[in-house]
Formats: sequence, structure tokens, C-alpha cells
Amino acid sequence: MGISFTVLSSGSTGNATVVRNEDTTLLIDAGLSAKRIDELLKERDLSGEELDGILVTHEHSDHVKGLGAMARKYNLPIYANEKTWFAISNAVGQIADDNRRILETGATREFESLRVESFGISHDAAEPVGYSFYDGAEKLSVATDLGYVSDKVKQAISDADVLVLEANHDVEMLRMGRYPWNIKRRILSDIGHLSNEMAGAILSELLTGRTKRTYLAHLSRDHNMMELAKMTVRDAMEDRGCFYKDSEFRLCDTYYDRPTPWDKVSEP
Ligand SMILES: O=c1ccn([C@@H]2O[C@H](COP(=O)(O)O)[C@@H](O)[C@H]2O)c(=O)[nH]1
Repeated sequence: MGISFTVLSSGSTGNATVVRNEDTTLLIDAGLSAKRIDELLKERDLSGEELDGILVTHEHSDHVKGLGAMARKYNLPIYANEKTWFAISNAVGQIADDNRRILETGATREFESLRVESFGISHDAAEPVGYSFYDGAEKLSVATDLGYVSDKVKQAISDADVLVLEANHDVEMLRMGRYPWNIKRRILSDIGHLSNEMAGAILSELLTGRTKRTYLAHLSRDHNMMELAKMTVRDAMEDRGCFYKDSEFRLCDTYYDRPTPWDKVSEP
């Protein structure tokens, strides 16, 4: 079967992704109400009963809003590093001791045949992480909420067959937009969010021929549009000498209000 995934919802109104293989199904973040996550799961013919656990990237509410409710409703273990556990302790409510699992940053954990590696990212949270998933030779990496992409992150996500990468904003739209200056400054900072241009620059360094597609994620509804994001990413790659044919590499959409189709990592 290999790795399949669906990005159930992406953006500052709520983030959740399902990654599964033949014996394990994991939810990455639970940033919407449990009711909404149940609806999104159902749209992809899944139920919370089929989940084996929830991996948390960081404590911001668009990543943990439904975390406690999902864990209680389906008796799911939650995996997060110690600092994130401390940061979510009030928001998450009562969680059974057995469901409080520590997955330290940089650690690897085997969920039967699905191997998960966490890697540290730069964002204004206690100890934010991204995750890479491995099944045999297949690799999927998920990296959103990044102010910038460090060499360590590049190393962690390089050679992924499929990548879910943040392209939060168009810098000019953000500069001209309605947010107060302190929020704009935060978004543009090294512990904020990745712009379309920066996402393209990173991809130009990472494309080795192995990465077949990248899902552009966590798009701002105020300061981005999917077509603009794709065009800017593509231009940024070409400016750096990275040309590709759509048959070899594709940029794919994520949505704030509906799940992406199931994607099999092994597929071309
Ligand atoms: O009023 C606001 C709006 C947004 N934020 C935070 O900014 C970033 C980017 O948000 P987008 O919706 O992607 O534009 C995100 O972290 C929001 O939580 C904010 O602090 N205040």
C-alpha cells in the first residue's frame, strides 16, 4: 500500500492532515473542532475510530483546537515534544496518562511499518516541529509555519517524494494588507511564515529529481491566492535556474475548507 495522505484543512483557520499506510493511520495536528475534523474525515471515507494517534507540530490554536476533544472521543495517544506538551497543557484539557506520549524533536518513532521523524522548525512557538514519514523507500515531508528554512530543515525534507510546504503569503499583498504592522512584522520575521518567494527559493535548492510534487500549504486568505502562489513559486525556481516540466514535478493545491484528494506517495 505504501504512504497515502490527505490534507484535510490548511491555513490559519485550522490545520489537520492524515498520513497512513497499511497498518497505521495518523492525524497530524487537530486545529479545527472535533466535529469539523469528523466531517472532513468522513469526506475522505475515514472515521476517527481508524486513527492510531495524533502528532502535534506546535501549540498554536489553528493546530490544536480540537486536539483534546479528538483524543478523548477516540481514546487516541497524542505525540508532542515536552515543551509543546507544557504549552498545550491548559488548552488540551484532561488527557489520560497513557495517551500523553513524548516524541522529542529530532527523534524517530516506528508506528509498525510507518516511521516518523520529527525535525525542529523556526516559528514563534515553544518548540515547533515538522515531520517526515517513511515506508520502505517512500518519503513524505510536512513543513508549515516556518519563518525560514534552516539547513537542518532542508536536510530533513530533502529527497522527499512528496512535500507539503508552506507558501503563506505574497509579500507585497501582505505589506499592503489590512493587518496591523506588528502582525505583519511577525509574519515576515524568521519565526513567522514562509512567503511564496521563499518557498520557491527552497524548492529550487531541494529539487533533485526525486521530489515529484509539492503541496502548497497554509495559504493566507488575506494575502495570497493559489494561482499567484504557484506562479511566484515557479518564477522563483526559474530565476534560480530550476526549470521543470509539469510531467516531472507538480505544484498541488491545499484548501482551508475541504480536503485534498487521497494521494499515494508512490504514484508518479
Ligand atoms: O488578525 C490576525 C490575523 C492573522 N494573524 C496570524 O498571522 C499569521 C498569518 O495569518 P493568515 O491568515 O495566514 O494571513 C497566522 O499565524 C495568524 O494566526 C494574527 O495574529 N492576527
